Amino acid sequence: MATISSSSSSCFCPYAMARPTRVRAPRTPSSKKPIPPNPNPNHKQLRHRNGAKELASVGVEATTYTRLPPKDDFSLPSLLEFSSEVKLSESSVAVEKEKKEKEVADLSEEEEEDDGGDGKFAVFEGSYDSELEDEEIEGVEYEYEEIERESDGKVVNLDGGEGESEEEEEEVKEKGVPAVMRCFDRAKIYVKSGDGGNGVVAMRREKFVPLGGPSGGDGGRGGNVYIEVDGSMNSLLPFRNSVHFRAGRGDHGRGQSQNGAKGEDVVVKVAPGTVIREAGKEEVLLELLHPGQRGLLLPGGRGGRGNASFKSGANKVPRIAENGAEGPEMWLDLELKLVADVGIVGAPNAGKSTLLSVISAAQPTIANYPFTTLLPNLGVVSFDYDSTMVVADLPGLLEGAHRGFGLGHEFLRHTERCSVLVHVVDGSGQQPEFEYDAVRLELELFSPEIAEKPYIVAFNKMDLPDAKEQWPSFKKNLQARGIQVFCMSAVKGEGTHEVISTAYQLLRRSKVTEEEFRDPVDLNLVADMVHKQQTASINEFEISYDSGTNTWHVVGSGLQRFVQMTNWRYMDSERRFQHVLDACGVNKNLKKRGVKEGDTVLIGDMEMVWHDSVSGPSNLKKGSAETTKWAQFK
Ligand SMILES: Nc1nc2c(ncn2[C@@H]2O[C@H](COP(=O)(O)OP(=O)(O)OP(=O)(O)O)[C@@H](O)[C@H]2O)c(=O)[nH]1
Ligand SMILES: [Mg+2]
Repeated sequence: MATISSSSSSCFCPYAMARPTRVRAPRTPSSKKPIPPNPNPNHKQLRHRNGAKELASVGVEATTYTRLPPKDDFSLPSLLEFSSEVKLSESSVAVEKEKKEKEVADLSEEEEEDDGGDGKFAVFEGSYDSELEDEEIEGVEYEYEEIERESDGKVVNLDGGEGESEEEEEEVKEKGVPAVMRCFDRAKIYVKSGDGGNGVVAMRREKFVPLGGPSGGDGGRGGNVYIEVDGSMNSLLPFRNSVHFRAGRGDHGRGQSQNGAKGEDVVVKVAPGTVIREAGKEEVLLELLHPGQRGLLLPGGRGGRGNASFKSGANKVPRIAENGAEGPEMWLDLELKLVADVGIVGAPNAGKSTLLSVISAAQPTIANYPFTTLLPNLGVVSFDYDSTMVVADLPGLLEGAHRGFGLGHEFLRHTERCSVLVHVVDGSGQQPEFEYDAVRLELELFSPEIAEKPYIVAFNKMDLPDAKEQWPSFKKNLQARGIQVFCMSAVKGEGTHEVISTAYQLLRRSKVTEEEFRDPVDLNLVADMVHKQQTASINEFEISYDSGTNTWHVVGSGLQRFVQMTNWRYMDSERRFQHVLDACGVNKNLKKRGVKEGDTVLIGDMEMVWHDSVSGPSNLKKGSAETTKWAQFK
């Protein structure tokens, strides 16, 4: 019989286990760059909180501070100004456009002149006003970021190199977002279910019980990892501090046929609306919507069997026990898309938070400067006992939000779950129609699905003379396009009820259609996948040959699990191992493929050397693989 044995002869076991060694990567010096002075002459920071407070006190002069040019003026120069606070001036749009072109021309001239630098164009995307705790803000690091400019529809990197992809650009931009905002609705966690406990070899020794036989108990099963929807959570911020979730390992078996205890389970609690993917992959594994939902994410590893379990008629005193199976592990990407019925969208400073504060008990921060709201706010609107709806006030949307400018991109995904949108427009702004079109375009560009959602438009700040003046033309224009439009003064609470009850009616209509198409969700999907892998047959494997190193790779999850569970400390493990390799056809297949004396064979972590011996391994003193009967490997 052909056998495989390890090259090492010093240890009892003839198989040398090649364990992957962990090499700690040398620490590289911190990659954080010191913040250089901003070379961009156009750079403007968002106004500081204190400054904003001053503005807020001028309550009556409410206006939209963010420039929103007409729809067809979506060229780069305007994107470069995404963070600037520009009050819409009296000058016409044409004059504005001319100015922008001039600025860009100046910029390119400066770049050409600036031969000392590396020609990169940097935009400072840092400072922001926040209602978050001070310690959070102190921890925020701002970075300079390189951006690309588009010329003639082609992406050009200003350092003269190849144009980077849009994905990379977005990735770079995300670095500038403070951690607390990044972590609000996204998290990456590590989950690992418990390893199974090891089985043991033990013999029953008792007075008056001669030849008591094997009594080694089985190891306990490893703890499971569950995922549960916690209705009291509305963000993924808790995962900033706890990233690793490991279930307990099962206890080892003991003598006197005592089995080990099961490992402790772990429950990962997430907010309603969390979507789970395997890290770095697109495919959605789970979507958890309703509080109380609970699913098994990763099942614990099976406990190894003790020698009592291997006892059979042919082998009454087996000296063998298994290791516990390793619990599966995974990195998961969590993404939260708030479960709100109605989403309030609009340009910054339009009065979205004011509307939410009037229609619900929510108390969002309201102030007269753009980006007061940095994280979405939720409020519950109740009409009577059984008619309520959840309304989300989202951060303001800027032109270019779908590409990551401003904050819009960060939170636009929260509108995906909303059934109805209320689009608030600042009626006192210079160009409410342009503002409306620009925000609408952002929604359409971000996702056509969002654009198709039913929506109404609320023309706000009707208590101001400018808004009153512009309302008739705005209404006429939108109604001509078939859009349902209302006017209101959120501050005074006038017209808000009409807006919100219309949204509720739209919601009821859309809910009926949604429920018809709802698929049943399998919350144990991941566990089922893992279980399928764990119970893969040992006969399913693939063999590949690397001629450079004379190495044969035998790959199959059943075989790999078998190797991992084999406990080489026990005498009979080796014989059983040879028996299983023979029985499942690995040896036969290797011979068929032309394995030669001295070739290396790799199965999982195990590295072995092939010997063409006919009589079996030389260190097997008694019995042989053919004569010993083994319990079937499951
Ligand atoms: N006069 C008047 N001012 C209003 C009205 N609604 C809101 N405002 C003011 O407009 C400013 C902005 O209001 P917010 O509710 O913070 O606006 P927002 O859309 O949530 O702004 P961001 O969170 O920055 O996107 C505040 O000073 C409000 O007092 C209104 O109906 N009339
Ligand atoms: Mg707000």
